[in-house]
Amino acid sequence: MSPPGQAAVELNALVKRYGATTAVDGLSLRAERGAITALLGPNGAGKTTTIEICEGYRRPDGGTVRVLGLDPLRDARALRPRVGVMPQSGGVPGTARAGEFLRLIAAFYARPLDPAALLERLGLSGHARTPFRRLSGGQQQRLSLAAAVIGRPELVFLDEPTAGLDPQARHAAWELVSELRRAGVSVILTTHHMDEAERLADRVVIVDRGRVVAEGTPAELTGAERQLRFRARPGLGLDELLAALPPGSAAKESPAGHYLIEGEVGPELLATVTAWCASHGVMTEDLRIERRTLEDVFLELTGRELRS
Ligand SMILES: Nc1ncnc2c1ncn2[C@@H]1O[C@H](COP(=O)(O)OP(=O)(O)OP(=O)(O)O)[C@@H](O)[C@H]1O
Repeated sequence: MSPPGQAAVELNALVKRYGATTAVDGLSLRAERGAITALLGPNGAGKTTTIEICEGYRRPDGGTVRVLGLDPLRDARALRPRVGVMPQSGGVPGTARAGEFLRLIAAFYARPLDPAALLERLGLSGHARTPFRRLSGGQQQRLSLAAAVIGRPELVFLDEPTAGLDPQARHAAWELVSELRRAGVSVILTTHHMDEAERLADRVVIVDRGRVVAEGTPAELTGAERQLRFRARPGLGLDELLAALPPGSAAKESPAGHYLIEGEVGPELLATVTAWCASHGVMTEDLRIERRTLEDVFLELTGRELRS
């Protein structure tokens, strides 16, 4: 085990360039041991490059990297048995049969999980003899997830672990990841699904254009603030509604007919909005009060949508 207080991953001012493209641009983060840390960001934000540097697959152009206190390039041999990796591309040879492949990987480790039980767990036992390239995209994903965890690693890197999975397989993968955490494993995952980050991660690091733009627990990032949303006929006079709301409130219509009210969303504001609608003959639909989502946070910070 790593000495107490040592991070699972510590990156300081990390830089990686591909020719004229700066994929990682001074990124710093600390991922605690025993926690699930999600790197959340849109396509091209630099998540995969960052994680590949941590895995020792890429050499950074600047900054420092510590994985379980070690250097992923210099100490690759020492790290290999302690770290599990699920690359975005699968990382399994096309002709390898699922069951044989898992047994082979298991043989590298001192205390592996049972390959057959893991296949069963991930709904793959019917495909134990199927070559990797003949598996569906979702099955391939699940097999690479199995390969990443079979050695009972201390730390697992999962790059887009649920990309392309159907809802049922996605939940099975989430359950497996949560179980890893319960077993004390540190997990670093990348995702551009904010629901995945919100649901799984102890700490979310929002990455955009190779930099960290915000980090915290999902609750810290989304804040305690509530917002009120409703649908109604397009073109309501929002200035007039705003004048009736408590100071510091904001109201906008986007897209047409979809309204968002932000501010001190409490009983008073709710009563004001519904009274204003009643006095203007406005029937609302889908009126709801909700917390901000990570998607809202990302939009506020960058002016762009997460799935752009
Ligand atoms: N091998 C490479 N050669 C040149 N450019 C690359 C290479 N790998 C990544 N890039 C570029 O670096 C930037 C960051 O890519 P990266 O794959 O790290 O982002 P990402 O956040 O993981 O995105 P995605 O979710 O699409 O995988 C992008 O502009 C990408 O086009």
